[in-house]
Amino acid sequence: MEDIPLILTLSKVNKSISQKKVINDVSFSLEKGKILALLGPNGAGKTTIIRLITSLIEQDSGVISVFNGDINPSNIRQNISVQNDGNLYENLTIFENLKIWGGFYEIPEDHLEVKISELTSRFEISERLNSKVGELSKGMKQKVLIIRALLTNPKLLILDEPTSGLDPYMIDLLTKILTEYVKRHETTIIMATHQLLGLESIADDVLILNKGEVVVHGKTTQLISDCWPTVELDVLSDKENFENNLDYLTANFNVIHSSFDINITRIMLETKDNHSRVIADIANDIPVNGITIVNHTVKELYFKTLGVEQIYE
Ligand SMILES: Nc1ncnc2c1ncn2[C@@H]1O[C@H](COP(=O)(O)OP(=O)(O)OP(=O)(O)O)[C@@H](O)[C@H]1O
Repeated sequence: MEDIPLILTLSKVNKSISQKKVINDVSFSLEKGKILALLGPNGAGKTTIIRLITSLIEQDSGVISVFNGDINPSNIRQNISVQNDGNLYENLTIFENLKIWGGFYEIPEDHLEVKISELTSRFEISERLNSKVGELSKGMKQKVLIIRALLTNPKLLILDEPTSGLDPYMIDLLTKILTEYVKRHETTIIMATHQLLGLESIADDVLILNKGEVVVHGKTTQLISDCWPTVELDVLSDKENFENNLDYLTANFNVIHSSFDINITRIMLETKDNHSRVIADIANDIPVNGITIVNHTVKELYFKTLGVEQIYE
C-alpha cells in the first residue's frame, strides 16, 4: 500500500506559559487528506497546540514539522488557514470582508468573486452577502469565518470550535461540506471541538489531550474497536418472554444490562464471537422482535478515556 505523506509531525513538544507547563511531551503526526478531531476538557491545551502549529508561539523544546519541513513563516499563510485568524470587520458587509481577505492573499479578483459566490451559496448565506457583519447572528458570523478560512484553498485547515453558534442543521451541513472539501481539494483538517456528537462520521483520527498530555491518539475506528473489542447487541423482545429469554441469554452470553420499556425488553450483551452468527443463533433460539448492534461513539470514547462519568448518553 502506498504511504500517505505526512502533513504535520510533532515530536516531544513542550511548552510552558507563565511558568506553568501547558504542553507536556506531545508527539503525533497527521496524514494528508485526513480530518483530525482535537479533543480535551477546557484548559487541556488544544488552542495552545494550534498556536504552536501556526507559529504564533514557539515551543520550549521538541520539533514541529509542517509539510515535511520546519515551519517556514514565509509560506505559512499561503498554506495554512485558521478559522479564528483575526476578527471580521463589523462595519463592512460579508462580501466586503471576504473581498479584503482574498486581497491579502492576492487571489485574482474574478476567481475570488466566483469562490465567494460558491462558498456563500454552499453555506446557505448568499442572501446576506450585502449585510453588515455587525448585524449578523453569532452562527452567521461563524459561517463567514469558516468561508474566509476556505477561500484560499488551504493545504491545512485549522478550525477551533467550528460548530460554536451553529444550529443542528448547520452542524450537519458543515460536516458534509468539510468531508466533501477534503476529498475535492486533498485538504487536511485539524478540528478542535467540544461538539462530540457524530464525530465518528467526520473524523478519521482522534487525539484527546488532558492537562497538556496526549491521552489517546489514533484512527477513530481503531480506537473505538480497541476500547470495545467485543460486540454489543440490543435484543428486543416482549415482556412475557423476558424472563425466559434472559435465562437463555445469561446462560450463553455475558449480559451487561437488561431493562424494560413498556412492552419491550432491551438486553445488552457482550460477545467476542462473530456478531452475524450470534444474531442468527439468538433469533433462532428465542422469540425476539429485533436485534441491533450497538455502535460506540467518539463521545463514549472521550468519557471512557478521561474516566469521567457520562451524564447523558
Ligand atoms: N496567555 C496565557 N497565559 C497564561 N496561561 C495560559 C495562556 N494561554 C493559555 N494558558 C493556559 O494554558 C492551558 C491550556 O490552555 P488552552 O487555551 O490551550 O486550552 P484549551 O484546551 O484550548 O481549552 P478550551 O477548551 O477551554 O478552549 C490552560 O491552563 C491555560 O490557562
